[in-house]
Amino acid sequence: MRSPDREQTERFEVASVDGTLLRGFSRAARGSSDARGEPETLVLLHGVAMDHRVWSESSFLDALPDDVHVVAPDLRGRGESDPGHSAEGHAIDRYVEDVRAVLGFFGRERYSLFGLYFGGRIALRVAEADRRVQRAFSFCAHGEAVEVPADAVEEEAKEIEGPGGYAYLRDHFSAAGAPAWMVSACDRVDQDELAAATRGLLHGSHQRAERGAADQDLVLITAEGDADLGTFREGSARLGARLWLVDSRTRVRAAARLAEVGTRTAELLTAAPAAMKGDA
Ligand SMILES: COC(=O)C[C@@H](NC(=O)[C@@H](NC(=O)[C@@H](/N=C1/NCC(=O)N2CC[C@@H](C)[C@H]2C(=O)N[C@@H](CC[S@@](C)=O)C(=O)N[C@H]1C(C)(C)C)C(C)(C)C)[C@@H](C)c1ccccc1)c1nccs1
Repeated sequence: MRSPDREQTERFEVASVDGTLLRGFSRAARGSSDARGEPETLVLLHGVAMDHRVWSESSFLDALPDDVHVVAPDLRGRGESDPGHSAEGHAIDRYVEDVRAVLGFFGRERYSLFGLYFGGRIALRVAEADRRVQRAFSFCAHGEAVEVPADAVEEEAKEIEGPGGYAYLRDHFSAAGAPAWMVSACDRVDQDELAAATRGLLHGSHQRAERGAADQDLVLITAEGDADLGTFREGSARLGARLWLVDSRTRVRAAARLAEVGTRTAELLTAAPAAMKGDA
Protein backbone atom coordinates (compact mmCIF):
# COMPACT_ATOMS: atom_id res chain seq x y z
CA MET A 1 0.00 0.00 0.00
CA ARG A 2 1.24 3.48 -0.77
CA SER A 3 1.67 5.86 2.15
CA PRO A 4 -1.15 8.43 1.90
CA ASP A 5 1.16 11.44 2.00
CA ARG A 6 2.97 10.20 -1.14
CA GLU A 7 -0.35 9.98 -2.95
CA GLN A 8 -0.93 13.28 -4.75
CA THR A 9 -4.64 12.63 -5.21
CA GLU A 10 -6.81 15.62 -5.91
CA ARG A 11 -10.41 16.13 -6.98
CA PHE A 12 -11.52 17.66 -10.23
CA GLU A 13 -14.85 18.94 -11.56
CA VAL A 14 -15.71 19.57 -15.22
CA ALA A 15 -18.94 20.52 -17.00
CA SER A 16 -20.08 18.31 -19.87
CA VAL A 17 -21.79 19.50 -23.07
CA ASP A 18 -25.24 19.35 -21.43
CA GLY A 19 -24.07 21.11 -18.25
CA THR A 20 -23.81 17.94 -16.15
CA LEU A 21 -20.93 18.34 -13.68
CA LEU A 22 -18.55 15.39 -13.63
CA ARG A 23 -16.36 14.96 -10.62
CA GLY A 24 -13.54 12.57 -10.00
CA PHE A 25 -10.04 11.99 -8.76
CA SER A 26 -6.68 12.63 -10.31
CA ARG A 27 -3.41 11.12 -9.06
CA ALA A 28 -0.51 13.15 -10.38
CA ALA A 29 2.46 11.40 -11.96
CA ARG A 30 5.76 11.45 -10.09
CA GLY A 31 8.90 11.58 -12.18
CA SER A 32 9.36 10.79 -15.84
CA SER A 33 7.41 12.10 -18.80
CA ASP A 34 7.58 11.50 -22.54
CA ALA A 35 9.32 13.43 -25.32
CA ARG A 36 6.43 15.90 -25.27
CA GLY A 37 7.15 16.48 -21.58
CA GLU A 38 3.82 14.81 -20.75
CA PRO A 39 3.42 11.84 -18.41
CA GLU A 40 1.33 8.91 -19.62
CA THR A 41 -2.23 9.87 -18.66
CA LEU A 42 -4.63 6.98 -18.06
CA VAL A 43 -8.36 7.70 -17.73
CA LEU A 44 -10.30 4.95 -15.91
CA LEU A 45 -13.98 4.34 -16.76
CA HIS A 46 -16.00 2.18 -14.32
CA GLY A 47 -19.06 0.04 -15.15
CA VAL A 48 -22.78 0.62 -14.72
CA ALA A 49 -23.28 -0.34 -11.06
CA MET A 50 -20.01 1.16 -9.85
CA ASP A 51 -18.15 4.39 -9.10
CA HIS A 52 -14.49 5.54 -9.21
CA ARG A 53 -13.66 3.74 -5.95
CA VAL A 54 -13.58 0.33 -7.68
CA TRP A 55 -10.10 1.13 -9.06
CA SER A 56 -8.48 1.25 -5.62
CA GLU A 57 -10.72 -1.46 -4.14
CA SER A 58 -9.84 -3.90 -6.93
CA SER A 59 -6.11 -3.07 -6.46
CA PHE A 60 -5.94 -2.08 -10.13
CA LEU A 61 -4.66 1.33 -9.02
CA ASP A 62 -1.81 -0.18 -7.00
CA ALA A 63 -0.61 -1.98 -10.11
CA LEU A 64 0.05 1.30 -11.92
CA PRO A 65 3.52 2.88 -11.60
CA ASP A 66 4.10 6.29 -10.02
CA ASP A 67 5.00 7.93 -13.31
CA VAL A 68 1.51 7.47 -14.78
CA HIS A 69 -1.01 10.27 -14.26
CA VAL A 70 -4.26 8.50 -13.31
CA VAL A 71 -7.66 10.18 -13.82
CA ALA A 72 -10.72 8.41 -12.38
CA PRO A 73 -14.04 10.17 -13.02
CA ASP A 74 -17.39 9.13 -11.58
CA LEU A 75 -19.69 8.63 -14.57
CA ARG A 76 -22.83 10.76 -14.42
CA GLY A 77 -25.31 9.47 -11.84
CA ARG A 78 -22.53 7.69 -9.94
CA GLY A 79 -20.25 8.71 -7.10
CA GLU A 80 -19.93 12.48 -6.73
CA SER A 81 -20.96 13.39 -10.28
CA ASP A 82 -24.28 15.05 -11.13
CA PRO A 83 -27.24 12.81 -11.99
CA GLY A 84 -28.20 11.92 -15.55
CA HIS A 85 -31.87 11.95 -14.42
CA SER A 86 -33.48 10.03 -17.34
CA ALA A 87 -32.74 7.13 -19.70
CA GLU A 88 -32.00 9.71 -22.42
CA GLY A 89 -29.73 11.47 -19.91
CA HIS A 90 -27.81 8.16 -19.70
CA ALA A 91 -27.47 7.55 -23.44
CA ILE A 92 -23.99 6.39 -24.48
CA ASP A 93 -23.47 9.60 -26.47
CA ARG A 94 -23.76 11.57 -23.21
CA TYR A 95 -21.05 9.36 -21.65
CA VAL A 96 -18.82 9.94 -24.69
CA GLU A 97 -19.35 13.71 -24.30
CA ASP A 98 -18.58 13.44 -20.59
CA VAL A 99 -15.30 11.59 -21.13
CA ARG A 100 -14.24 14.04 -23.87
CA ALA A 101 -14.96 16.92 -21.46
CA VAL A 102 -12.63 15.26 -18.94
CA LEU A 103 -9.93 14.92 -21.63
CA GLY A 104 -10.38 18.62 -22.43
CA PHE A 105 -10.03 19.55 -18.78
CA PHE A 106 -6.59 17.91 -18.41
CA GLY A 107 -5.40 19.35 -21.71
CA ARG A 108 -3.06 16.53 -22.71
CA GLU A 109 -2.31 15.78 -26.35
CA ARG A 110 -2.59 12.03 -25.78
CA TYR A 111 -4.55 9.77 -23.43
CA SER A 112 -4.98 6.10 -22.69
CA LEU A 113 -8.43 4.90 -21.60
CA PHE A 114 -9.17 1.79 -19.53
CA GLY A 115 -12.84 0.80 -19.26
CA LEU A 116 -14.42 -1.82 -17.02
CA TYR A 117 -17.42 -3.75 -18.51
CA PHE A 118 -19.75 -1.10 -19.93
CA GLY A 119 -17.00 1.42 -19.22
CA GLY A 120 -14.97 -0.52 -21.78
CA ARG A 121 -17.67 -0.05 -24.36
CA ILE A 122 -17.64 3.67 -23.60
CA ALA A 123 -13.82 3.68 -23.98
CA LEU A 124 -14.06 2.14 -27.45
CA ARG A 125 -16.64 4.69 -28.51
CA VAL A 126 -14.54 7.59 -27.20
CA ALA A 127 -11.50 6.20 -29.08
CA GLU A 128 -13.62 6.17 -32.25
CA ALA A 129 -14.65 9.80 -31.73
CA ASP A 130 -11.49 11.39 -30.38
CA ARG A 131 -7.97 11.37 -31.87
CA ARG A 132 -6.44 12.26 -28.51
CA VAL A 133 -7.03 8.63 -27.50
CA GLN A 134 -3.78 6.80 -28.20
CA ARG A 135 -4.76 3.52 -26.46
CA ALA A 136 -8.11 2.12 -25.37
CA PHE A 137 -8.48 -0.98 -23.19
CA SER A 138 -11.87 -2.63 -22.77
CA PHE A 139 -12.14 -5.10 -19.90
CA CYS A 140 -14.84 -7.72 -20.60
CA ALA A 141 -16.86 -5.70 -23.09
CA HIS A 142 -16.37 -6.07 -26.83
CA GLY A 143 -17.19 -3.39 -29.40
CA GLU A 144 -19.53 -5.38 -31.64
CA ALA A 145 -23.20 -4.63 -32.23
CA VAL A 146 -25.35 -6.31 -29.59
CA GLU A 147 -29.05 -7.06 -29.39
CA VAL A 148 -30.05 -5.21 -26.22
CA PRO A 149 -33.44 -6.84 -25.53
CA ALA A 150 -35.72 -4.01 -24.44
CA ASP A 151 -37.98 -6.34 -22.44
CA ALA A 152 -35.15 -8.00 -20.48
CA VAL A 153 -33.48 -4.64 -19.78
CA GLU A 154 -36.77 -2.99 -18.79
CA GLU A 155 -37.41 -5.98 -16.53
CA GLU A 156 -33.96 -5.49 -14.99
CA ALA A 157 -34.52 -1.75 -14.53
CA LYS A 158 -37.82 -2.47 -12.73
CA GLU A 159 -36.04 -4.92 -10.43
CA ILE A 160 -33.28 -2.41 -9.77
CA GLU A 161 -35.61 0.50 -8.91
CA GLY A 162 -37.82 -1.71 -6.76
CA PRO A 163 -37.50 -2.43 -3.02
CA GLY A 164 -35.30 -5.46 -3.78
CA GLY A 165 -33.06 -3.58 -6.25
CA TYR A 166 -29.81 -3.82 -4.32
CA ALA A 167 -30.55 -7.42 -3.35
CA TYR A 168 -31.10 -8.28 -7.04
CA LEU A 169 -27.68 -6.95 -8.00
CA ARG A 170 -25.86 -8.31 -4.92
CA ASP A 171 -27.43 -11.74 -5.40
CA HIS A 172 -26.83 -11.81 -9.18
CA PHE A 173 -23.22 -10.74 -8.96
CA SER A 174 -22.46 -12.90 -5.91
CA ALA A 175 -24.06 -15.94 -7.56
CA ALA A 176 -22.03 -15.20 -10.69
CA GLY A 177 -18.83 -15.24 -8.61
CA ALA A 178 -18.07 -11.52 -8.65
CA PRO A 179 -15.39 -10.33 -6.21
CA ALA A 180 -16.52 -8.48 -3.07
CA TRP A 181 -15.45 -5.04 -4.33
CA MET A 182 -17.80 -5.43 -7.32
CA VAL A 183 -20.73 -6.59 -5.21
CA SER A 184 -20.34 -3.81 -2.66
CA ALA A 185 -19.95 -1.16 -5.38
CA CYS A 186 -23.61 -1.67 -6.38
CA ASP A 187 -24.83 -0.45 -2.97
CA ARG A 188 -23.09 2.91 -3.46
CA VAL A 189 -25.12 3.78 -6.54
CA ASP A 190 -28.39 5.71 -6.20
CA GLN A 191 -31.24 3.36 -7.17
CA ASP A 192 -33.10 5.78 -9.42
CA GLU A 193 -29.89 6.69 -11.24
CA LEU A 194 -29.02 3.00 -11.59
CA ALA A 195 -32.45 2.30 -13.11
CA ALA A 196 -32.08 5.28 -15.45
CA ALA A 197 -28.59 4.10 -16.47
CA THR A 198 -30.03 0.64 -17.12
CA ARG A 199 -32.78 2.05 -19.35
CA GLY A 200 -30.11 4.29 -20.85
CA LEU A 201 -28.48 1.17 -22.30
CA LEU A 202 -31.38 1.15 -24.76
CA HIS A 203 -30.21 4.49 -26.18
CA GLY A 204 -27.31 3.70 -28.47
CA SER A 205 -25.29 1.16 -26.51
CA HIS A 206 -26.22 -1.55 -29.04
CA GLN A 207 -24.15 0.11 -31.78
CA ARG A 208 -20.74 -1.30 -32.64
CA ALA A 209 -17.58 0.75 -32.26
CA GLU A 210 -15.44 1.56 -35.29
CA ARG A 211 -11.67 2.05 -35.17
CA GLY A 212 -10.78 5.74 -34.82
CA ALA A 213 -7.26 6.64 -35.96
CA ALA A 214 -5.01 4.04 -37.62
CA ASP A 215 -2.33 4.46 -34.95
CA GLN A 216 -4.59 3.79 -31.99
CA ASP A 217 -3.67 0.78 -29.88
CA LEU A 218 -6.93 -1.03 -29.02
CA VAL A 219 -6.98 -3.88 -26.50
CA LEU A 220 -9.93 -6.20 -25.83
CA ILE A 221 -9.75 -8.25 -22.64
CA THR A 222 -12.00 -11.12 -21.59
CA ALA A 223 -12.14 -14.45 -19.75
CA GLU A 224 -10.68 -17.58 -21.38
CA GLY A 225 -13.98 -19.30 -20.62
CA ASP A 226 -16.21 -16.44 -21.80
CA ALA A 227 -19.21 -17.77 -23.76
CA ASP A 228 -18.85 -14.73 -26.06
CA LEU A 229 -15.13 -15.33 -26.72
CA GLY A 230 -15.90 -15.76 -30.44
CA THR A 231 -17.34 -12.26 -30.59
CA PHE A 232 -14.23 -10.87 -28.90
CA ARG A 233 -12.08 -12.64 -31.52
CA GLU A 234 -14.23 -11.20 -34.32
CA GLY A 235 -13.91 -7.77 -32.74
CA SER A 236 -10.15 -8.15 -32.43
CA ALA A 237 -9.89 -9.00 -36.13
CA ARG A 238 -12.32 -6.30 -37.27
CA LEU A 239 -10.79 -3.51 -35.18
CA GLY A 240 -7.16 -4.62 -35.43
CA ALA A 241 -7.22 -4.86 -31.65
CA ARG A 242 -5.07 -6.99 -29.36
CA LEU A 243 -6.94 -9.69 -27.49
CA TRP A 244 -5.82 -10.45 -23.94
CA LEU A 245 -7.35 -13.42 -22.13
CA VAL A 246 -7.43 -13.83 -18.36
CA ASP A 247 -7.62 -17.16 -16.59
CA SER A 248 -11.26 -17.24 -15.51
CA ARG A 249 -14.42 -19.04 -16.53
CA THR A 250 -16.68 -16.03 -17.08
CA ARG A 251 -16.56 -12.25 -17.57
CA VAL A 252 -17.98 -11.70 -14.11
CA ARG A 253 -15.31 -13.90 -12.49
CA ALA A 254 -12.64 -12.16 -14.55
CA ALA A 255 -13.14 -9.10 -12.29
CA ALA A 256 -10.98 -10.88 -9.72
CA ARG A 257 -8.09 -10.68 -12.22
CA LEU A 258 -8.23 -6.90 -12.58
CA ALA A 259 -5.04 -6.19 -10.62
CA GLU A 260 -2.95 -8.46 -12.85
CA VAL A 261 -4.47 -6.81 -15.92
CA GLY A 262 -3.39 -3.51 -14.36
CA THR A 263 0.18 -4.76 -14.28
CA ARG A 264 0.02 -5.83 -17.93
CA THR A 265 -1.58 -2.51 -18.88
CA ALA A 266 1.19 -0.61 -17.12
CA GLU A 267 3.80 -2.57 -19.09
CA LEU A 268 2.15 -1.49 -22.34
CA LEU A 269 1.89 2.15 -21.19
CA THR A 270 5.54 2.37 -20.17
CA ALA A 271 7.02 0.10 -22.87
CA ALA A 272 9.64 1.68 -25.12
CA PRO A 273 7.91 2.52 -28.45
CA ALA A 274 10.08 -0.02 -30.30
CA ALA A 275 8.72 -2.81 -28.13
CA MET A 276 5.18 -1.84 -29.03
CA LYS A 277 5.32 -3.45 -32.44
CA GLY A 278 4.04 -6.96 -32.77
CA ASP A 279 3.91 -8.21 -29.18
CA ALA A 280 0.92 -10.40 -28.28
C1 LIG B 1 -24.58 -11.67 -19.69
O1 LIG B 1 -24.27 -10.72 -18.70
C2 LIG B 1 -23.00 -10.72 -18.20
O2 LIG B 1 -22.09 -11.35 -18.66
C3 LIG B 1 -22.79 -9.77 -17.06
C4 LIG B 1 -22.03 -8.62 -17.63
N1 LIG B 1 -22.87 -7.84 -18.56
C5 LIG B 1 -22.29 -7.53 -19.73
O3 LIG B 1 -21.16 -7.87 -19.99
C6 LIG B 1 -23.06 -6.69 -20.73
N2 LIG B 1 -24.50 -6.88 -20.65
C7 LIG B 1 -25.02 -8.00 -21.23
O4 LIG B 1 -24.32 -8.91 -21.64
C8 LIG B 1 -26.54 -8.01 -21.42
N3 LIG B 1 -27.18 -6.97 -20.62
C9 LIG B 1 -27.87 -7.16 -19.54
N4 LIG B 1 -28.41 -6.07 -18.95
C10 LIG B 1 -27.79 -4.76 -19.21
C11 LIG B 1 -26.61 -4.65 -18.23
O5 LIG B 1 -25.52 -5.14 -18.51
N5 LIG B 1 -26.83 -4.06 -17.02
C12 LIG B 1 -28.05 -3.41 -16.59
C13 LIG B 1 -27.88 -3.30 -15.09
C14 LIG B 1 -26.38 -3.18 -14.88
C15 LIG B 1 -25.96 -3.62 -13.50
C16 LIG B 1 -25.78 -4.02 -16.01
C17 LIG B 1 -25.45 -5.42 -15.56
O6 LIG B 1 -24.30 -5.77 -15.32
N6 LIG B 1 -26.48 -6.28 -15.53
C18 LIG B 1 -26.20 -7.69 -15.56
C19 LIG B 1 -27.05 -8.41 -14.52
C20 LIG B 1 -26.23 -8.91 -13.44
S1 LIG B 1 -25.04 -10.05 -14.15
C21 LIG B 1 -24.35 -10.96 -12.89
O7 LIG B 1 -25.98 -10.95 -14.92
C22 LIG B 1 -26.44 -8.15 -16.98
O8 LIG B 1 -25.48 -8.33 -17.71
N7 LIG B 1 -27.69 -8.20 -17.39
C23 LIG B 1 -27.97 -8.45 -18.80
C24 LIG B 1 -29.34 -9.14 -18.93
C25 LIG B 1 -30.45 -8.28 -18.37
C26 LIG B 1 -29.58 -9.44 -20.41
C27 LIG B 1 -29.22 -10.44 -18.16
C28 LIG B 1 -26.85 -7.72 -22.88
C29 LIG B 1 -28.35 -7.64 -23.05
C30 LIG B 1 -26.23 -6.38 -23.31
C31 LIG B 1 -26.29 -8.82 -23.78
C32 LIG B 1 -22.77 -5.21 -20.50
C33 LIG B 1 -21.31 -4.90 -20.30
C34 LIG B 1 -23.31 -4.50 -21.73
C35 LIG B 1 -22.72 -4.74 -22.98
C36 LIG B 1 -23.25 -4.10 -24.09
C37 LIG B 1 -24.35 -3.22 -23.98
C38 LIG B 1 -24.93 -3.02 -22.69
C39 LIG B 1 -24.39 -3.67 -21.57
C40 LIG B 1 -21.57 -7.70 -16.59
N8 LIG B 1 -21.75 -6.39 -16.60
C41 LIG B 1 -21.19 -5.82 -15.52
C42 LIG B 1 -20.55 -6.66 -14.69
S2 LIG B 1 -20.70 -8.21 -15.28
